[in-house]
Amino acid sequence: MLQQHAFSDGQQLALALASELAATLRNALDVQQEVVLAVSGGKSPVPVFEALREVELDWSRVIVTLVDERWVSTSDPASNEALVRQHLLQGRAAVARFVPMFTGQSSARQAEPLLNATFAALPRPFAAVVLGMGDDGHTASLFPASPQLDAGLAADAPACLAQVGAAAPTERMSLTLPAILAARKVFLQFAGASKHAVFAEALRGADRRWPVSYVLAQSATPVEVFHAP
Ligand SMILES: O=C1O[C@H](COP(=O)(O)O)[C@@H](O)[C@H](O)[C@H]1O
Repeated sequence: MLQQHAFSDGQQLALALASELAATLRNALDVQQEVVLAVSGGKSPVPVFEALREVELDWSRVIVTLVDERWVSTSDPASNEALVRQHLLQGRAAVARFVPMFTGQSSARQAEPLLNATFAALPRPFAAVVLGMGDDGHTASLFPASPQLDAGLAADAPACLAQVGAAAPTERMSLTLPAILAARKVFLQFAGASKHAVFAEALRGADRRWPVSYVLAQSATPVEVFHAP
């Protein structure tokens, strides 16, 4: 089931998505002792994080993790972990437990076994996975040109696989398609004309040129799309 929510600006989108995420987390907390929220990095999620971190819910039972990570230390401005620590794990959300993707190992590929063991121990299903989308149709770090894309889309893929990004830092770790779709609900957020054009293409059906299309072209997991011009 795919639902679209259109907003006239990014701030309205952020408030609505934060409110929907809060409701989704509260519903999951009613039936699970601990719940997982997996979020994206990049720039788009910042206003959502800043709204979400102030909502009232039992954050002590929320585990926050990442949908993908650039393989850089947290002191690097490109680090998705640093972004989440700075903008989401603050205020009421400061008591949430954070599970990072960056392990400090010298390559993402080398970190796969450790990270997959860590992710196997997380409570399932994840309450919510919040995706972004690039102008090239990538989502999480599932990039069209990544040599590991097919492995990341495979139904039997482990939760986390190293991938290759389109721009520096190219070395990435990503949740795979089956791990994304194992969530109770998937949210996709984007804004801007070029992303709207990619989204329109991706809605036509699963296509390797737009990895996000694999999230849209399935009906097993509910997907809610939040977009602004
Ligand atoms: O590199 C990444 O890019 C995408 C899109 O970022 P945005 O700032 O254009 O929304 C993001 O979803 C992903 O987590 C990130 O690693």
